[in-house]
Amino acid sequence: MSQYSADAGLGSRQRFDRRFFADVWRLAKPYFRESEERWSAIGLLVLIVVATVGGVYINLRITNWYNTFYNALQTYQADKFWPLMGEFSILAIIGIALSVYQTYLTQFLDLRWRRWLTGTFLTRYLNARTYYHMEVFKRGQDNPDQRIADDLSSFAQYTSNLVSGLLSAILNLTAFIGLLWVLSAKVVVPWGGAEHHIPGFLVWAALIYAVAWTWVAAVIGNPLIRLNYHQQRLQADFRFSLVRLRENSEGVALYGGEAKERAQFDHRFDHVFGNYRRLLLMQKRFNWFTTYFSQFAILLPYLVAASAYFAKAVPLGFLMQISSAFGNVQSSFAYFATSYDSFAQWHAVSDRLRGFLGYIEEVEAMQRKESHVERRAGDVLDVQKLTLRLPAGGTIVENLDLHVEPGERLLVTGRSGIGKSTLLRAIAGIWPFGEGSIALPDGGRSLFLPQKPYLPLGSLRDALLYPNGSVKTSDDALVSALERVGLPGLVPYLGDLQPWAHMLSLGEQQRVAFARILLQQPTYVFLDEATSALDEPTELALYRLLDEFLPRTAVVSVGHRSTLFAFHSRRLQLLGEGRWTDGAMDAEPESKSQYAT
Ligand SMILES: Nc1ncnc2c1ncn2[C@@H]1O[C@H](COP(=O)(O)OP(=O)(O)OP(=O)(O)O)[C@@H](O)[C@H]1O
Repeated sequence: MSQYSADAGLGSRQRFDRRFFADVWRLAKPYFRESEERWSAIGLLVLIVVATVGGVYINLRITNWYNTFYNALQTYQADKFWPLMGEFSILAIIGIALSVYQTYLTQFLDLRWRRWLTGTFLTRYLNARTYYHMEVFKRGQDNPDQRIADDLSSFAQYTSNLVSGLLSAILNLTAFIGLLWVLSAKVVVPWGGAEHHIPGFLVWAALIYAVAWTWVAAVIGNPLIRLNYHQQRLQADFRFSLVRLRENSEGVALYGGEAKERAQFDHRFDHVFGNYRRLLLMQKRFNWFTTYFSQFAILLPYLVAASAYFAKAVPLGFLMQISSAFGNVQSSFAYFATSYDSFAQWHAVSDRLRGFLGYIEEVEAMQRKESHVERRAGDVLDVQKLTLRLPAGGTIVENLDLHVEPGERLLVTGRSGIGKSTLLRAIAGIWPFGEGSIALPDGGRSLFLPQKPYLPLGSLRDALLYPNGSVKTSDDALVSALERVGLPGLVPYLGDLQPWAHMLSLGEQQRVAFARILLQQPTYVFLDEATSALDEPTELALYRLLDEFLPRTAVVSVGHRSTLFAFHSRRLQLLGEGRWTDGAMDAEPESKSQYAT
């Protein structure tokens, strides 16, 4: 059962409800409670709290300074002017230093928290091939890359900013509420021709005002959560379409598909623009109200205290002090309303992460539910009673028994789309739909080469050693591998960082992948049409390299070409509807399935 809602933000209510805070707490807690950085994180938090408390204390001192300063001005006490100027300067210098450090330490904490969150999310994303199964199960979560690259950073920033803002608000409130309560005693409320004393009148006024403001902000600002959520998604969709063009630039250029691509970009950008426009309009509406509320709040204390001042019951300094204390209490009460815009963005970002985590959990649950293929430890490939299915139904193989010794050469054949690659996926442990058991040497002793080789970002050296090659492999070994697969021309570029997947032809990429076999010397190698882009003599030459240098390596190939037959001594033929035959290459096929005729 998923702890997070996979469609949070879309299907769920966009409210600051208990479910939301519970999910955010689950997201935030592990860093401060369980991570190896927790003590340094808590240390930073303590420093931030100290800086915040110091800032509030300075604020309180400045409010009292107002009282003394304006009273001195009103009573023309020139001798107090310079000492008061000096006092203010010192308070301002300390206040500025505390504020700068509070901001810096908060940002530093954000950065470290983001690093930890990114590492944790990447682990879950890569673990048990969840990234791959997200695509296979096709439940369509948009842009996982953006959630990891951007949303985690925003989450750390918004959370720490909002929490530190809340802390300041609470401390401010604590510091000023008593002062405002005391000051309220000197304010009378004219009502029905008489003057009334209401205990803590200004505190109540600030509270009622802030509640009204918060209510209006929540009602008007609520759509901001949904619009921010969509804005992040649409922005990521647009960026993804541009990245796809870059990845497939040659295909698009050869097809001359620029107009179609442009239409696609325009279409996606229209969505970005339209949503952003709605967001701007909503923000404008929101700003109308919040600006009115915040401006009127400045007048409120003067309005209530003016009659006492003009009646000369209180001095000017009192009026200034009351306005400062009222402003502090009122803005603390109204913290949620004044920061609603940031809260809305925080909600949207958190929803994207809750949704992502919920989806990861769903995929993990599906992996457990769908896959009943037992993985056994072993030194040889041994498949027992393996049945593989397609997600939409349909059986690829049924009750397959397959035992391949090191040094054997097995060719898997069958018509296109029958499930040959899927069988290799299952042996590799990435196809989740099926049951049975598979033993395969692990720890880099098995290497799978797909039809389209994957070349990682980095140098040609990195590409040759991907994924299990030793970093200590000598240049001589790399050079000799390149020469053996017929790529001596690439030797001078071994250390170059180039987009190799774009620069090399498909056949050259397949040869680079083949060189990996020579360098990494696995016990089992699986070639899924891994030489399909090569001419037949080159293909033959590469297969001969395996005989010459890796005679003890078992080779399991998938391919359609008859030239491959000569190299393999055994053949597994997939016949459809779960049927299969296994025998010597030249023997008459014999169906082993219970459905065989
Ligand atoms: N991720 C997936 N989700 C759903 N169906 C899939 C997925 N991957 C493969 N299939 C389906 O599984 C079936 C077998 O695909 P597979 O790639 O194993 O065939 P193949 O025999 O290797 O084909 P070819 O010889 O053309 O490469 C196909 O019908 C394909 O559409």
